[in-house]
Amino acid sequence: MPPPPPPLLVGVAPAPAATAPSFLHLPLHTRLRAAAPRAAATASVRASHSHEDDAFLLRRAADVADRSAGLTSPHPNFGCVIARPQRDADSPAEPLVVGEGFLYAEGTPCAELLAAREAGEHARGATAYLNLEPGDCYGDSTAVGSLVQAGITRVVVGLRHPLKHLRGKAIKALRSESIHVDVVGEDLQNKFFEEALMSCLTVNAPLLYRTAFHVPFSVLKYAMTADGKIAASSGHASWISGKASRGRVFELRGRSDAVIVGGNTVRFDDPRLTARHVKGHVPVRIVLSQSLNLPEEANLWNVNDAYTIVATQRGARRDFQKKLAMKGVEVVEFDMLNPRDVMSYCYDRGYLSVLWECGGTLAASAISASVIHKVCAFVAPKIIGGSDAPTPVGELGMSQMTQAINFIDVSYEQIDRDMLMSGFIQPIPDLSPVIPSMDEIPSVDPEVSPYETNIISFYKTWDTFGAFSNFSPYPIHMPDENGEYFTWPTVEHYYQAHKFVGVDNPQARTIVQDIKLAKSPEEAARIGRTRQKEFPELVRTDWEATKVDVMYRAIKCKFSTYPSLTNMLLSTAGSVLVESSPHDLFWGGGREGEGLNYLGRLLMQLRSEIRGTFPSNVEERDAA
Ligand SMILES: NC(=O)C1=CN([C@@H]2O[C@H](COP(=O)(O)OP(=O)(O)OC[C@H]3O[C@@H](n4cnc5c(N)ncnc54)[C@H](OP(=O)(O)O)[C@@H]3O)[C@@H](O)[C@H]2O)C=CC1
Ligand SMILES: Nc1c(N[C@@H]2O[C@H](COP(=O)(O)O)[C@@H](O)[C@H]2O)[nH]c(=O)[nH]c1=O
Repeated sequence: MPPPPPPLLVGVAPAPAATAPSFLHLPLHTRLRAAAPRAAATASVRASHSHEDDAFLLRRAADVADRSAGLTSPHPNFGCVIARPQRDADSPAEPLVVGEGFLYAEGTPCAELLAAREAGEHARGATAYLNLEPGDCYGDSTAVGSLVQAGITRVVVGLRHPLKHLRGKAIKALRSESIHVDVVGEDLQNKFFEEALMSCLTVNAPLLYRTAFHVPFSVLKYAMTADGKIAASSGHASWISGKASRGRVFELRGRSDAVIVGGNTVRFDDPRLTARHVKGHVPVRIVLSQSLNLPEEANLWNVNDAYTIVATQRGARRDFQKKLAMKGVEVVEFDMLNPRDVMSYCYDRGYLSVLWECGGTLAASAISASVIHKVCAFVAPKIIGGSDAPTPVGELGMSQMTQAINFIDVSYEQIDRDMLMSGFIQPIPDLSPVIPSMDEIPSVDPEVSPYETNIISFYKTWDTFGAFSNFSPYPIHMPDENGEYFTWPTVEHYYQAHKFVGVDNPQARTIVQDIKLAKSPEEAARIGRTRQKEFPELVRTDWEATKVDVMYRAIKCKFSTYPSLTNMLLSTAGSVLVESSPHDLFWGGGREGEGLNYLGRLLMQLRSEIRGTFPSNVEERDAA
C-alpha cells in the first residue's frame, strides 16, 4: 500500500453530526437539521470508515458538487470525494481525502473521473463518496468505469438518481464489478446521515423539484425594510439592502436558469438582472407583462448583457412585439398569462431553477399558483413607512393568521447589516423509492429485484390499487375474542380490536365490542388508536411482538376469500408495493419515504406465498 498522501483541502469545517435517535421515523424537514459537534477522533489509523466519517465525507461530496451550481443544468450537480480510512495527520479529527472532483458543466469530465485522476494510486482500496448516483447513460459509462479502473473498493451513495430510467443503473453496475455500494437510507440508516442526506438533497433540489412537480425549482427573493416595504410609496427601491446582500443576489442569479420580473418592476426599476461581479453562468431574463405597456428603451432589451424573453397575453400590442423582436428580445404569447403556464413553459425549455425578483403583485400570483418552493428575504435595518408603500407579497385571500404559510427548514444569516432569512414553502422531495433494503428484499419476495423495479403505491380506497388498503370494504370471517367466527367488516376492524383481545378487563372487552360495531373502518381506527393512547394498560402486553402476525393473518384471509383480490395481487408481480400513508410510519411508507412500509411488505410476502415462492409459516421458512 502506498504511503498516505497529504490532504487535498485544509480548513474544511468539521461536519456536524445529527442527534435525533431514529431519524427515519421523522418527516424529512425535521429529520435533517439538528447538529452536534463532531467527536474528535482519537485513533490515528482506522481499518475502515466509521459511520461518522462516512456522513462527514458524503456531506463534503455534496459541498464539492455545489461548486458548479447553475452551470451543470440540465444535468444535476455531481461531486465525488475519495478517501482512505487513515486519519489526516494535520487534522486528526478528519479522515484522509485523496481526491475530489465535480462536474463542472455539461460535456466536461465527470466528477468520478476527476477525483480518481487526482487520487492516482491512492484510490486503490479507497472509498468513493458520491452525493448522487452517477447518471451514466446512452452507452457512456465513464463515471462507473473511472471508479472501477481506479481500484475503488467501496462506494457510498447519498441519493439514487431521481430519474426513473437512470435510477439504480450505476449502483447495479458498480456492484456487478464487486464494488461494495452503500446507499444512504437503504444500507446506511444511522443518525449520522441526517445532515449528509440533507446536503445531498439541497445540492440537487432543482432537479428533485423538477422531477417531482414538473416545474422548475422556484425561489422568490426580495429585499425589504424592517417595516416590511420593498419600495417607498413613490415606487423608488434602490437600495433597500446593502452591497454585500446585493452581491449575494448576483450569486443567486448565477445559480438560476432564469430570473423573472413583472411589468411594473421593469417600469419602476429598469433593472439589468445580470449576475455581474460573479463569473460564470448568466441566467435568461423573463418579463411577465399582460398589457405589454413597457418602455421602448430598457436595460433588459440590451441582449448583449443576457438573453431576454417577454411573456405576454396573446395578441397584446403586436407592433411593440415587433419592436422587441428587432432588438433580439424573444416574445412568447400565452392564451392566459399566468405563473403556472409560464413555469410549464420554462420546464419545457429545460430550466431547472428560476429566481423570482418581482414585486408583490406577481409574487402573490406565483405563490397562489403554488409554483414558489423557497423564499429568500433580505431584511434591511431601516424603516421607510408609507401605507401605500409596496410589500413583498400582495393579496393571497387569507383572513386568519392560522392560514399563514409556514416556512420549513428556515435559516438565518447576517450579511453585513442585513439579515437573510430563507425557508422552503414546499419540502424538498426525496424521490428515493420506498423499498425494503437490499438485505430485506429477498426475505419479502425473492422475485423482486430491488434495483430493477416498479413501485405501486396505494393509500386511499379509491386509488387504482385501493383494494389493498385495510380500509377497503372486504369483510373477513375470522375468530373473535371468544374464539367464535365473526364477520369483521374490514381488516382494520379486526386489527384494531386485536389490540385489546384477550385482556382480562371489562373495559378492554367493551372496547373490542365498540370496534366490532364501528360503522366504518375510520371509526374502528379512531377508537382503537385513541383507546390505546388513553389506556395503554388495556392493550395486550404482547401487542408489539404480535401485531405483524395479526395483520398478516387478516390480510391473508381477505385476499384468499376474494378471488378478484388474489388476481389483483398476483398482477403486481415484480413490483414493490408501498402503502403511501403520510402519517403511519410503521405500516406506511411516509410522505417522503421515511416510513417502514410494513403493510406493503406483508402484501409482497403474501403474493410470494400465493405464487408458491415463499414458505407459508416461520418453521418452513427457517427450514428452507
Ligand atoms: N425590494 C425588492 O426586492 C423589489 C422591489 N420591487 C419594487 O416593487 C414595485 C413593483 O411591484 P409590483 O407592482 O408588485 O410589480 P410586479 O413586479 O409584481 O409586476 C406586476 C405586473 O406583472 C405583470 N403580470 C403578468 N402576469 C401577472 C399575473 N398573473 N399576476 C400579476 N402580475 C402579472 C403585470 O404587468 P403589466 O401591467 O405590464 O401587464 C403586472 O402589472 C416597484 O416599486 C419596484 O421597485 C420590485 C421587485 C423587487
Ligand atoms: N431594491 C432592491 C432589489 N430589487 C431587485 O433588483 C432588481 C435590480 O437589479 P439590477 O438592475 O440587476 O441591479 C430590481 O428590479 C428588483 O427586482 N434587490 C435587492 O437585492 N435589494 C434591493 O434593495
